[in-house]
Amino acid sequence: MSLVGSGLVGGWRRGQAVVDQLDVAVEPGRVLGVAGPSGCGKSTLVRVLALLHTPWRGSVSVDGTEVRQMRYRAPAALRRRVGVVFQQPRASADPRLTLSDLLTEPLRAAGERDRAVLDARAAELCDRVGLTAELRTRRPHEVSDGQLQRACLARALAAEPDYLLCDEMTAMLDASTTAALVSVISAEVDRGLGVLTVSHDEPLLAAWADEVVRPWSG
Ligand SMILES: Nc1ncnc2c1ncn2[C@@H]1O[C@H](COP(=O)(O)OP(=O)(O)OP(=O)(O)O)[C@@H](O)[C@H]1O
Repeated sequence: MSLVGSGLVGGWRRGQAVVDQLDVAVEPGRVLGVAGPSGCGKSTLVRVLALLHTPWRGSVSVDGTEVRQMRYRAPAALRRRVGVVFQQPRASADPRLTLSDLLTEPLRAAGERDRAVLDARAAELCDRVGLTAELRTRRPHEVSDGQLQRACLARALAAEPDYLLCDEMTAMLDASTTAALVSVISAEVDRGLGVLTVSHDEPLLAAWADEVVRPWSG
């Protein structure tokens, strides 16, 4: 059981691979740290593992099932098993949605329409990530970056994924919000969530990750 990328090669411009023959395995109940210099391809690797970007070569498999088509063609059941939190919450949050609607987006995408069910789930997710009730009806421009990132984490956890990919999730947050988000995720890891976290923050990786890999060094 794991989210595995094997022999991954990919990038954005023909002939310029930024992910070049990488093997990576995200295992249940463990935190894998990925470090590397700016621009080397860490976010690209995350996008491939999140089934959002098609690699040129190699494969991604989720618990032994190889994902043959990526992006909107990837099977929804597999996509739901991999959550992602991006660096910039404002770039990944629809400004028209309330936080409650934002974090239940994956449930609505999966067909849930019952308002009472969605509201109850939003309340439960907000509690889990430390968002107070009055924030649920606010829109992204009415909350802080830290509060919005908490909502984005809640959205990533909404479909109860087996794997969570964090792409510089805490880069723009203060130390206390970083600690709070890491603590929320650590509780999920204790319940079996497998995490891959990309970060420039070496002390954070040293403290949080079970193992740190540096695929772009040497
Ligand atoms: N959507 C895109 N279109 C074209 N090129 C891209 C795109 N995203 C990334 N790139 C290019 O791919 C290379 C790797 O970028 P990527 O964002 O994966 O690196 P990174 O290691 O995450 O960087 P950073 O640490 O600065 O966030 C860079 O040269 C970047 O300019």
